[in-house]
Amino acid sequence: MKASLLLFASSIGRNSDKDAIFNAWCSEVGISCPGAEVRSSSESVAGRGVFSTKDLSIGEEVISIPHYAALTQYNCAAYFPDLERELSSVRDKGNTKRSYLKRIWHRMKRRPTSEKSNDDETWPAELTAYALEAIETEHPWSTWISQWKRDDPLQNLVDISSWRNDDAIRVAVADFHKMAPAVPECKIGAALGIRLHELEVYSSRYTNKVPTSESLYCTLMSRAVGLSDSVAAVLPMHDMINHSPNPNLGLAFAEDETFKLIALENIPKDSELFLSYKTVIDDNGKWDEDKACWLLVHWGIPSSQSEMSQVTDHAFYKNVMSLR
Ligand SMILES: C[S@@+](CC[C@H](N)C(=O)[O-])C[C@H]1O[C@@H](n2cnc3c(N)ncnc32)[C@H](O)[C@@H]1O
Repeated sequence: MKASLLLFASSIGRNSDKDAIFNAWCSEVGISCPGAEVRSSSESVAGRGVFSTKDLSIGEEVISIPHYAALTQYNCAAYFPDLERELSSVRDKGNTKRSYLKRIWHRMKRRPTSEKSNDDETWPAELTAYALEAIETEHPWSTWISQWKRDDPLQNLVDISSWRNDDAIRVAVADFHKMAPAVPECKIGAALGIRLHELEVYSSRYTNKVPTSESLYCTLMSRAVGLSDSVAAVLPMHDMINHSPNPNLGLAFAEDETFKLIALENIPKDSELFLSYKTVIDDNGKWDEDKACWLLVHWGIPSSQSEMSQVTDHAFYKNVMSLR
């Protein structure tokens, strides 16, 4: 008993060291957060999150992240030009194959072939390759990326390398269902199937051509934010903020090329700060099973109908707005 208490105490010590390193790193790279910090704490909904370090007022800018610190394909291409060349050759090969299929598809749909669609998304694989390269080359981002973590049935499935094993997949579906019993197992199975198919495509297209890791790919997906239809980013510090159906922060992109997290309400000191990753409410204000299923499988976050009673107008707040 004494030994396990000591072990627990020392792991808290180690985590707070890690938090201190990360908070100091943010300030070194120009991320400004005078009223917020990362904390590993049992008070956080996920064991680690971002907390206010002073009383914050509605409309206050809580965190400001310069554009150059964001992990985007655009920034990475400038920081890692050799890898960008390798990635673009994989991209070109993929496009040739797909453009043939795409031409048929567009002809069937009577759409112009130039119309963009989401199946062109390369960002998860490319950002994963850049994140691995950053660690390998000890780029300043490595301090941040080495702290990424995710703990849920999908990540466990991938990490124990059994994501192609039917029995392990069934266990993951059952584990997800235990987390959110209101979401039917068949829907969880379908959503997980889509994720695993993406992983299969990623693995076959990129392995042995550029740095790959199925584990990091999954973790990265749960930390990224969509900036437009086909552009996504992982933003340091923003990616440490947990989800709530009642967010107290909103993300904005300002004219000075910084991402800003703005307080949506007055927030007392030492409160956990939250964003809404995804609303689980449909257009009629009802809890939506399909959306809840995606929140569960994509981020490992459960939700239920009872959440509806807590939801404020903030839940409908657009994740990215432009500040004028
Ligand atoms: C963008 S990260 C947030 C930071 C993360 N807690 C960390 O320590 O790195 C997203 C992951 O955090 C966890 N998470 C976020 N919000 C959560 C919530 N409300 N309940 C449970 N887990 C949550 C999930 O594992 C999710 O995939």
